[in-house]
Amino acid sequence: MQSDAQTLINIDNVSYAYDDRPVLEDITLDIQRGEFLGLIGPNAGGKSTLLKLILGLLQPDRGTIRVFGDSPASARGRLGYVPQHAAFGRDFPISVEETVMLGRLGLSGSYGRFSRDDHERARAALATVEIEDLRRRGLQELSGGQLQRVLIARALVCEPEVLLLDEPTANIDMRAEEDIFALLKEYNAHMTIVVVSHDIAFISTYVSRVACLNRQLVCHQTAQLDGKLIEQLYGAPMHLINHNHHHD
Ligand SMILES: Nc1ncnc2c1ncn2[C@@H]1O[C@H](COP(=O)(O)OP(=O)(O)OP(=O)(O)O)[C@@H](O)[C@H]1O
Repeated sequence: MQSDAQTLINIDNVSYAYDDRPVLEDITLDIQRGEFLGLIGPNAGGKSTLLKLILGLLQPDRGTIRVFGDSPASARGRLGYVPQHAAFGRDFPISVEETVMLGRLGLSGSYGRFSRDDHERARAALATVEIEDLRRRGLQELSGGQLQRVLIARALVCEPEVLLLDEPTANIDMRAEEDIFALLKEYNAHMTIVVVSHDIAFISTYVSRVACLNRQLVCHQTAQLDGKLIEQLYGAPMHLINHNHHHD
């Protein structure tokens, strides 16, 4: 259970099944402060499930997860989460700015009532993702890319130390995708980032490391992510080698 000071997220031999269908098996992975980790793998490989375990939304069947050396639930206030936008219902009358403000819930002293400071932070986050001009719009009126930026701004106003993003640029055009990743790269200077993606070629120019997940885990540096590995990961049933960086 002992981990070095820079390890923010420690996943130790974690297995998880929905009912009796195993989704993750013996996952061991340490995420260090300052990393920009890409989590890749085929559909149904367990990527979203792993994020939910890190967030404490699900509990491992076996193994342990420590976040900042503590249980995921008690560390949740230090984590930002951008869910898959397709999974985010928006059929209710709420504005862009109000949505971003939800990220401040429970952070400011006066619970249930936002302070001027909360408003300023929401504006600043919207400016950061370059959609301040949309702040009075209803969520229903946004494009997929605009909604994605709203969800990122909402995560940013929590001022998280770690930002977890689940396919933040799915269904977003290339230019917007590049903008969002350029922005994430800037944030990575003071924020640890874990991003789920299908587009290995694209994210490999941004991330510092990739973890490949297909029920089990292979972890490689970007430089080692060659065609053979990708074919192995997506092509055949995998008998994976678990390459951990730390052997204590
Ligand atoms: N709430 C749930 N109940 C039952 N099974 C689930 C649930 N959520 C996910 N699953 C199943 O668990 C498996 C892993 O799903 P998960 O969403 O973690 O994969 P993923 O790698 O994020 O996939 P994708 O790339 O398609 O988003 C899939 O087979 C999925 O059908």
